[in-house]
Amino acid sequence: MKPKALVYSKLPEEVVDYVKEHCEVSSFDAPDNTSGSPFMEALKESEGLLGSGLKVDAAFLDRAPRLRIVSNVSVGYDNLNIPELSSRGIMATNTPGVLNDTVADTIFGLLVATARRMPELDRYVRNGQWKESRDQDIFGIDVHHKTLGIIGLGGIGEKIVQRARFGFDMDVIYHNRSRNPKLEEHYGAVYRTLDELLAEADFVCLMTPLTPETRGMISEREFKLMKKTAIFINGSRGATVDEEALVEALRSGTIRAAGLDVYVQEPLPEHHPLTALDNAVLLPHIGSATQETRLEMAWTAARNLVAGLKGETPANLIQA
Ligand SMILES: NC(=O)C1=CN([C@@H]2O[C@H](COP(=O)(O)OP(=O)(O)OC[C@H]3O[C@@H](n4cnc5c(N)ncnc54)[C@H](O)[C@@H]3O)[C@@H](O)[C@H]2O)C=CC1
Ligand SMILES: O=C(O)C(=O)CO
Repeated sequence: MKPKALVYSKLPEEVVDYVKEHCEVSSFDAPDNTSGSPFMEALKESEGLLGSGLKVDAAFLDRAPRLRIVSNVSVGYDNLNIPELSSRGIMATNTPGVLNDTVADTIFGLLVATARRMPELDRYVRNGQWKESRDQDIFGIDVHHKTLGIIGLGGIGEKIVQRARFGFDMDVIYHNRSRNPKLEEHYGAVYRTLDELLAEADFVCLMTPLTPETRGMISEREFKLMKKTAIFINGSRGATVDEEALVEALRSGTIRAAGLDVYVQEPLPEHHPLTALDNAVLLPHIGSATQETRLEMAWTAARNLVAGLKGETPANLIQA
């Protein structure tokens, strides 16, 4: 008999077909946690769970007594309570690596768009404000030959550094849990304490996972340590930043601007204070969202799920 798998996100048909070859699949475009919903009924019998973003904690797991593997279609796994899953002998997997270049492209695009004020200037053209001469009120700042400070130099961070160093001739400083001599040598990246990095960087880019240590790690104190001309880029998770402190820093000119892909609450509420600020460039959490990369992520996650359900060790098993 095939194991039962619950797919709770919209995934490409060919990937769902592959899972169906190996599992009996219940498929939903989005999870519905209300008691008695078809999703919760299917969960009772499911041995595998495949999708992205669903909060999997003790209360949820109490309602999934047969679960053996949770396969995230994402590299971040802050939605999963890993110690709780491990204590119940349930495997968890993610999709590292396959999205590194795509996310780095997004983050670098966001950085350039923020420095050169591209979304604001797009509005300027559309609103008919482009007259004979363009005065310096609309000038941005250079990216090339500036200093990029990256916090969290992992798989994605390295690809951002590659673009900064070799594409834009930037100096790179970084802060990480541990030093990376290979990357230091290859990219000339120089290690800094967090406070040193914040004080020195022209662009501060946050690329850590969301963990108890990184939650709220950039707050009022950290914004005040940054240069007044600094641009802050967040591609990690919204909750790594104190959003109220960020809004205040942008309003008061404590920093120059911010480019954001992630928020404490997603989707970002319509009238969130950030939406009123011209010096904030806002993307809807699309770091990895290209057709090619999302397909690759779905395949990776599906293979992890199937391997786990077959009793094999999945390629991307998350260690507790
Ligand atoms: N905006 C988006 O669409 C996307 C966002 N992400 C986010 O980016 C995160 C990073 O992804 P990867 O680079 O693949 O992960 P990774 O695990 O390869 O790299 C993360 C780096 O952060 C470092 N780190 C962890 N805690 C730290 C701390 N307290 N201080 C300093 N450094 C710390 C780690 O040592 C590691 O080098 C994901 O966990 C996810 O939250 C990932 C993909 C897309
Ligand atoms: O993979 C992740 O962690 C994302 O945020 C979406 O790609």
